[in-house]
Amino acid sequence: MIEVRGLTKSFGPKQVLDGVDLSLSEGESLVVIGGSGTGKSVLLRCILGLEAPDAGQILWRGRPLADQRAEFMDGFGMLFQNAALFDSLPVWRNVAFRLLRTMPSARARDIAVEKLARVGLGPEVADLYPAELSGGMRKRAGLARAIAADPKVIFFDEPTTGLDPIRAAAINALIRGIVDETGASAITITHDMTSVRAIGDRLALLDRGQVRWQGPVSQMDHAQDEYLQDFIAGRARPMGSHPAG
Ligand SMILES: Nc1ncnc2c1ncn2[C@@H]1O[C@H](COP(=O)(O)OP(=O)(O)OP(=O)(O)O)[C@@H](O)[C@H]1O
Repeated sequence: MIEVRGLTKSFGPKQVLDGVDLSLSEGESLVVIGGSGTGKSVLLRCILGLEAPDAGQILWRGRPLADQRAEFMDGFGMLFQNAALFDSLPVWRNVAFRLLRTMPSARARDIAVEKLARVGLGPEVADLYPAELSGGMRKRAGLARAIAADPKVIFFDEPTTGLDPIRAAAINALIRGIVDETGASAITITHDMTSVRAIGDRLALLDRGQVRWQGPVSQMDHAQDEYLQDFIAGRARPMGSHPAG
């Protein structure tokens, strides 16, 4: 449903994306990993239209995404890194942020409370402010906001960053459950290999501006790619001897 072909993007002399080819099928959960600064966020920003690519194509349902931007955004949800909640709004208004533009606030609040329940937060959380929530609760609230408008495509940007392993596992399980039950297509950016296994159907490894390896998560352990295996094992090599740049 989303196809990225030959995407390139430079900032000044720095070539960040150098011909990225990726596809996301309907109902699929794709996880993108890669070293820090390899362009994962730039890739997402290009898909979202926040960054203009230098070359390449981004297609949605076979046609340029840029020509269908409004329709795409209507069916899109995102969990931002650090949840990115508005501190001045109570949790339910954060969750219902988009809904409030199109429906009465009582109805939007009901949906917010329902989505909060889906992510394991009780109705008492609805009137709290983000500053009153723990890190794990903030992620859950961010997740409730991402799914508030029943999106068909969801992006998860570093969903477990800053969480302890138990809370991270809970968020991973929630994400997988939501993707399965809604049939949404998902792209997750992460450094967390536990998330890759818990969330992903397919994995893409970015390296030096290109997709270095992609395949089913179930096959990654047997892949013949040293850098991917280092990533999976969390293994460093002496400076200069790494197969990646
Ligand atoms: N607006 C910008 N102007 C200039 N350089 C940029 C801009 N946005 C990103 N970059 C550069 O592009 C490179 C890739 O950044 P990006 O944030 O996509 O990396 P990442 O893979 O998401 O990294 P991390 O895993 O650390 O979040 C970095 O070197 C960054 O400095």
